[in-house]
Amino acid sequence: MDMATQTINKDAISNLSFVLNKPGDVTFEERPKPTIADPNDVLVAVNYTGICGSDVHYWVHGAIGHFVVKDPMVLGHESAGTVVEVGPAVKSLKPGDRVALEPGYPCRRCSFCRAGKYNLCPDMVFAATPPYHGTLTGLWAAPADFCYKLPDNVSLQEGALVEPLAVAVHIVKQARVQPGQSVVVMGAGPVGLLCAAVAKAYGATKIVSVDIVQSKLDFARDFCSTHTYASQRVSPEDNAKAIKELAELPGGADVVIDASGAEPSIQTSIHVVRMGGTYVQGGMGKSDITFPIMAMCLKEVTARGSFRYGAGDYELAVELIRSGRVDVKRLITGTVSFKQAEEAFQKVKSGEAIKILIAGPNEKV
Ligand SMILES: NC(=O)c1ccc[n+]([C@@H]2O[C@H](COP(=O)([O-])OP(=O)(O)OC[C@H]3O[C@@H](n4cnc5c(N)ncnc54)[C@H](O)[C@@H]3O)[C@@H](O)[C@H]2O)c1
Ligand SMILES: OC[C@H](O)C(O)[C@@H](O)CO
Repeated sequence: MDMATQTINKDAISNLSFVLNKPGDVTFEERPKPTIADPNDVLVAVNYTGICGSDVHYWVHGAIGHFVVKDPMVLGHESAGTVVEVGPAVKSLKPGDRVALEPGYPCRRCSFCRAGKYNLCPDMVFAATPPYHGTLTGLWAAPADFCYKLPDNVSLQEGALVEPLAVAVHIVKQARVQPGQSVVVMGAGPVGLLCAAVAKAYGATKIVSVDIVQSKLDFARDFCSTHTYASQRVSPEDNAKAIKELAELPGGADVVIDASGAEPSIQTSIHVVRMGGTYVQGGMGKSDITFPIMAMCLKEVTARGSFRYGAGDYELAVELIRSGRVDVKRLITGTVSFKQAEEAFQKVKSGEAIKILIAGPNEKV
């Protein structure tokens, strides 16, 4: 039974947390319970958390780029939970409400925040990005306006998928996808699959998923893509030529999204996009790569980056789930108990699962 259907006694809630001490070394720790520090904050009992590639990366390597885990850090940032307490200024939520948690809190004062691009805030406090703790814990304190009430027909499990869906929403917004356009998505992991689904919701009529793993492409075809292509060990130009032939896009695709972070896939992207088309980098792989800059110049490609999510992205992600336009349930391979968190990380690392959810420490599976 979801906790939402029970009366929640905050004092009875465990704050057991899944802590990364150093690469490969994780422990369960009963940590001090957070409290409401600001009148606009709420306290949420975490019900479900998905595992992101970045969590696995920290677990294996202890760092992503310049973010280095120096002190023990609680992992996880893709969560949904149930409100147990609200601060005196909170009007939008009440105890018992089920919410998707947006896990990054900007300063609200810098020029980026004031321009509505709060994902670029240099003082962002983002869950499970060192030095900040994540949401694989019992209780989470957050500003109420970063907690999104789930509609009645959206489960808490689906709520945990709002985060990666918001990443995809932001990428597709950056790509300015229009009805009737063709979109090639490089990578058919959770982010690539969700980009394909959001592009479809935006009206794209030809959606090509590209990956190196056939089973992922089979899933993508069944999920929403109109075409799939298994990338070959040939030059990026030859892979691009084959994609264009397969999808009957002789001039190239209107939009190409990289959701793999892989160098060959990024190179192929520039060769597969049409003259004057748009390319968006969503994948995060190597910091520096060889990039076909001349092709980009000659084609007048519009290239954009995409980082996390900003104004309106979470709301749209929730709405895409509520309206049935993106069926995130299909991405959930399974749910494990909190104590099985490390096994779940292992399964994601080995590629056995698309999305595994870890139940909160107070949740029965
Ligand atoms: N921009 C952001 O804010 C943001 C947020 C979350 C995740 N990400 C990044 O997005 C990417 C996708 O995330 P995910 O969770 O789906 O990861 P994932 O690892 O599950 O998916 C990546 C996919 O790319 C495929 N791939 C690898 N090499 C390829 C190649 N040469 N051609 C085509 N496909 C190839 C892999 O087989 C895999 O299916 C990751 O790089 C992740 O770090 C970015
Ligand atoms: O979905 C959000 C991403 O996983 C994070 O930005 C992470 O990749 C870096 O902190």
